[in-house]
Amino acid sequence: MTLRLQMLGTGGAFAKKYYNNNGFIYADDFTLLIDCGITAPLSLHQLGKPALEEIDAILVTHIHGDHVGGLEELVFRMKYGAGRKPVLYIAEQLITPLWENTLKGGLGQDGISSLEDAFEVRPLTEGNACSLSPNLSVEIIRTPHIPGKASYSLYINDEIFYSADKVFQPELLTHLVKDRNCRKILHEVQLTGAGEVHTTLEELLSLPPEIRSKIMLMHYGDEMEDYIGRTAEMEFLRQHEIYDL
Ligand SMILES: Nc1ccn([C@@H]2O[C@@H]3COP(=O)(O)O[C@H]3[C@H]2O)c(=O)n1
Ligand SMILES: [Zn+2]
Ligand SMILES: [Zn+2]
Repeated sequence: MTLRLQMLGTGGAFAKKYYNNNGFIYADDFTLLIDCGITAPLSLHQLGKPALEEIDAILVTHIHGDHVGGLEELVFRMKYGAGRKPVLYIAEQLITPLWENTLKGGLGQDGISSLEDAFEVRPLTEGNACSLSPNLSVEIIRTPHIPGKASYSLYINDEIFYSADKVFQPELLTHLVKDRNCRKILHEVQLTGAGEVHTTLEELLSLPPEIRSKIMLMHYGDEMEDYIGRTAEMEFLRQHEIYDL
């Protein structure tokens, strides 16, 4: 079963040349949107996808504006436009903070007084792959990003790793490739500066070629074009392009 990937954006949090790092996974019968940042509605519009109904579910990896800042618009447009609630897959641990600390201020109003009033909430737990459709399963893996702030990477169909935002974990990548049949790694990259809360290009370049050759790079800064040809086997994902995974 081939999955397809289309990033709404491939930029880091403060990128201005690229939209927020959010994207579609297309299984033959199912469209999953991974994260929905501040720029997601504009990028959707540019893709000519006003029909939000095409989105079968949204999955949130963590609570940062470039990953959840577009949810309010999506909820209001679906509730007052299509008359339905989007399906939200989310780690159990993020349910309360997403509502109480992020969405409640804007979404809280007549008829919406909880996350469940805004979404069909489907809680995810670590170690349990969830079948979203016959050809799409997702397992969340808690990974380090901001100390004390829960963030999750994804393992899709037991063969594709989606980093979300995280610091470098060579042992996790090695484990997935050696022991869990991982054949594709969609990984964030910070091109300049020290990796405090992200993974640097230097760190990814320190991986062996058999792992680097599986990596496609995303969540990068505006300076990306200066790094073309300097990433060994690792290709930069381009936003809006459709990739067979
Ligand atoms: N200790 C931290 C925490 C945050 N940040 C920046 O804030 C951004 C939030 O969105 P992001 O995509 O996770 O990238 C984070 C860092 O750029 C950072 O640079 N250092
Ligand atoms: Zn981010
Ligand atoms: Zn983040």
